Amino acid sequence: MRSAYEAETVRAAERELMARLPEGTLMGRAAAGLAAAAAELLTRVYGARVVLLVGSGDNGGDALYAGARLARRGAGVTAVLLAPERAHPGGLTALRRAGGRVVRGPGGGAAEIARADLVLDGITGIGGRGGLRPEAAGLARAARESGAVLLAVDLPSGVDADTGEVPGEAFRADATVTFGTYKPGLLVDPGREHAGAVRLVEIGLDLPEAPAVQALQYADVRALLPAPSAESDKYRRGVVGVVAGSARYPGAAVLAVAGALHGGAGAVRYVGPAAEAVLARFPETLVSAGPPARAGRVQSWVVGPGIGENAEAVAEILAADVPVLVDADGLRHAEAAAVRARTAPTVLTPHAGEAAALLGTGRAEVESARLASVRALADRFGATALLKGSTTLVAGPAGGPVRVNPTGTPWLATAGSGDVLSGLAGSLLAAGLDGLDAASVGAYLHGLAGRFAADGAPAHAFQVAEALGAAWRDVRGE
Ligand SMILES: NC(=O)C1=CN([C@@H]2O[C@H](COP(=O)(O)OP(=O)(O)OC[C@H]3O[C@@H](n4cnc5c(N)ncnc54)[C@H](O)[C@@H]3O)[C@@H](O)[C@H]2O)[C@@H](O)CC1
Ligand SMILES: Nc1ncnc2c1ncn2[C@@H]1O[C@H](COP(=O)(O)OP(=O)(O)O)[C@@H](O)[C@H]1O
Ligand SMILES: [K+]
Repeated sequence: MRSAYEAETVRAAERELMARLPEGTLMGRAAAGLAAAAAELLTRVYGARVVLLVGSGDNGGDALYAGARLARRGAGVTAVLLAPERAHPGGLTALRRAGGRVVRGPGGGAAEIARADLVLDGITGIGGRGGLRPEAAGLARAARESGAVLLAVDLPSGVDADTGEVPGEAFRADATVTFGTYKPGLLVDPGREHAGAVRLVEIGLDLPEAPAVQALQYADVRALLPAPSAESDKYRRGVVGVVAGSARYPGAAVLAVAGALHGGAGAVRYVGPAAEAVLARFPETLVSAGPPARAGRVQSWVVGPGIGENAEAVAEILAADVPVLVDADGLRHAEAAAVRARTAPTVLTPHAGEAAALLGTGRAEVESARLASVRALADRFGATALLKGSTTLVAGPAGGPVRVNPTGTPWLATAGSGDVLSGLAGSLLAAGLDGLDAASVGAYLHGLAGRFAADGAPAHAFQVAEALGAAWRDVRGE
């Protein structure tokens, strides 16, 4: 599991550690890791032109000490100071002693930035508030235009460490070296996009058990995937019921069933008006015309993709005492009170537009504050909320760490791919995973399948469903 902690937690851990270590030890560790990463990016340090953008805090200090190390190895290092009188004094002395140059920004430094091979962004780290101020924004822009490799120190300046929100201008890095732990802003968009490839440098922080945000990795997903055993039969593996599609949108039913068949349940029941289309593609589906209560036993329900105005189906399914996943059209008919009243798990899987409607806000507000939005949804509905989109997020009903999916690809933004995800995650619910695990494992496999299906070229939703088998095998290491 990759874990990310908020700035206040990092600071508390740092204080605790600093009390036990000689002064400057932590910054020394950070700078050593930073300089090593910079050297790797440069391939040849001797003679390389390095510019440090230095703000007024310890983030600038890290950049200065790392710059001193690079200067000692023969790089030509210039520090551009945004607030010369407040730049880290120890770092400045170290850089000067190592032969580095110092210019006063923001006016100075333009020529050096334009010629640089590498620019280190030490403007702000976890102490940054709001977007970059105009003088810092100008330097960040010059860095972007220079063609240099851009390396952010701890996190790209202008990105909110705790949320990934980017409230104004921000540094756009090719890579980020972060210290002690990941920060939520490095994993959640739009912050993640600004961070490039992230490397973690351990500095010895002792962090609490529960992070703010976590990302499943291969081993975590492998451990959570349902696997049939010798005693399994189709009912013990779980049966998932799918209520999807309509005369107008029969395809949504086919895609949701396609996802469900790949999710580990032993059987898929389909209830609705698109049975013919479903059977034509998947003869193994158990179909019935409805109502859902008469379809036979299921261990979970998926309701919503393409159902149009069928509010009764949603109400009926929310009244069932098994795990339920509500997606797409179904979300419009899901009353918060009805969801809250349920005792079995509920998973809601909106995209940003649907989440905005559920929260009574706008799509842009959800996109710019994804972490806050997914937490608010989970809280309001007392359910697991999966917010789709770039860096899909999953929040559980009881608070706790939010899961961020690391496998997504923008190629998944294709009509119907969400239907595949709903069937898949619903099937994982039927197989016995809890809401948070079913949703986050579903998103992980779905993202991998999207990558395999696309492989550098557009893929359509059915291909994503077909690639789910390869995603399972990949996770299982087969
Ligand atoms: N906390 C830790 O465990 C460690 C922290 N270290 C470094 O220390 C950093 C935190 O240092 P600080 O607390 O001094 O804070 P920062 O260096 O992140 O930033 C604080 C300074 O930036 C200015 N500032 C804030 N928002 C700004 C904006 N939008 N535009 C321009 N300037 C802005 C503030 O006036 C303040 O002086 C970390 O990100 C990391 O790089 C490391 O040295 C190692 C250990
Ligand atoms: N920019 C993006 N990056 C990564 N994944 C994305 C992006 N945009 C959308 N997706 C993914 O594509 C899928 C689209 O689902 P959805 O919006 O419900 O579409 P539909 O209703 O057509 O099926 C979701 O899994 C979502 O997370
Ligand atoms: K930074």
